[in-house]
Amino acid sequence: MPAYAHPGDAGADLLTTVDVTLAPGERALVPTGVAIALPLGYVGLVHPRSGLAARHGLSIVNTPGTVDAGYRGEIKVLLINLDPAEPIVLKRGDRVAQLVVQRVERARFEPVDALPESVRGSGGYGSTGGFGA
Ligand SMILES: O=c1ccn([C@H]2C[C@H](O)[C@@H](COP(=O)(O)OP(=O)(O)OP(=O)(O)O)O2)c(=O)[nH]1
Ligand SMILES: [Mg+2]
Repeated sequence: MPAYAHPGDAGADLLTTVDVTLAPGERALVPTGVAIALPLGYVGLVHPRSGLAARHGLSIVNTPGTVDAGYRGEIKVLLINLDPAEPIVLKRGDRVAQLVVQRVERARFEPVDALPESVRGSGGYGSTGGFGA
């Protein structure tokens, strides 16, 4: 079962049901053995775990993965080894990701001729500055 490690945790840890070894740069779609039925208006987001990321370079290709409320299949995690040199060895039962359940709005999209003005406008992609030059 997915489990919260502590009270107050946002993410419930997901376990791999298989042994898998990831070579540097390699990715694998890993089963978790979990299927859920979220109420409408909620989403499950599959996030990496920071400890595995920091220590081993383990991440998720499509982070955060989106689990739709209507999805009844098994939740899988698209793991990737971002370490340039070391393989990552995962065993069945290892906690490889975490599931964050959030409320989500459903938008209604409408074509318009113009958008309301804002302070930001169309600035993005570093328009407020960054570091260095
Ligand atoms: O990390 C993930 C991401 C997705 N899914 C499952 C649940 C989700 O509801 C479904 C579809 O995901 P998504 O919409 O991201 O994939 P897609 O490539 O758009 O596939 P589809 O055409 O089935 O929507 O796959 C997972 O199990 N793990
Ligand atoms: Mg989709």
